[in-house]
Amino acid sequence: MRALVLIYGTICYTAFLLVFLYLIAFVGDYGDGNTLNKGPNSPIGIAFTINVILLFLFSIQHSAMARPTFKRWLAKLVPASIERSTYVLLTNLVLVLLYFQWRPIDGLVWQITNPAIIIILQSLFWIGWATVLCSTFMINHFELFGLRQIWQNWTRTTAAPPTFRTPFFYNLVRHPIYTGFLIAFWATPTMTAGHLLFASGMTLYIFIGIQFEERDLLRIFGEQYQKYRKQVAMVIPGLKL
Ligand SMILES: C[S@@+](CC[C@H](N)C(=O)[O-])C[C@H]1O[C@@H](n2cnc3c(N)ncnc32)[C@H](O)[C@@H]1O
Repeated sequence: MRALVLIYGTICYTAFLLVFLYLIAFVGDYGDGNTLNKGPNSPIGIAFTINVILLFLFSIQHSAMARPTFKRWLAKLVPASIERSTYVLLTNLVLVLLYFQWRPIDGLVWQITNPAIIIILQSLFWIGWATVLCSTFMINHFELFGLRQIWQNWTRTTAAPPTFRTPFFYNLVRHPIYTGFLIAFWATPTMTAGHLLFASGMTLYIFIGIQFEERDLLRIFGEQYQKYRKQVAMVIPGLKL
């Protein structure tokens, strides 16, 4: 059983790495596969409806499954050691569905032609993804993606209770992973209507998701988090936001 848990969690994590790499290509419009601007065509009304449903599905899965109530319910169905890996697996599946069902929507919102600005935006795009990845390591990459849990199950050790931490980027903003995503989603020299819908939907999800996440964080860390909220910006360093 412990070996199965280890294999299952490793598969979920490996799949996540591939899905994450594809997300970069999907948003950045790289490669020959489906991207925000390349994929099955549909009339604009249908395309809009399908895309909104896909964004909604992602938001519900990603946010609802992260709540303690859902986790407690899931823990009755699957061993606690694979609860996080299962979350990662379902996130992978919803994202794959989004990659293959997303409908491009033509129409340019902006197209930058100045080569210097293009380079700046492309650099920001990569800085955004690097921020996401680095922040996961600052907070706890292996726990976020379920690897710590399956390893503890394998070694029969127990998890220490969560501790409040503010390493590196977490001194600048409370949600650097989301800051990274926001940069990566918006920094583009060519903003199509489809890309705008994706970036807007994800931005809305992030700001709503933060409200739920902070409610949990306040419950877990109490006054410490309350004080942190007063001192450190949410996603933009130095701003209230
Ligand atoms: C997906 S991560 C997102 C973290 C943060 N929202 C961000 O954008 O960087 C969510 C996990 O990080 C944990 N977390 C967030 N901020 C934390 C902090 N300052 N100290 C310890 N754990 C934290 C939460 O408890 C949750 O398990």
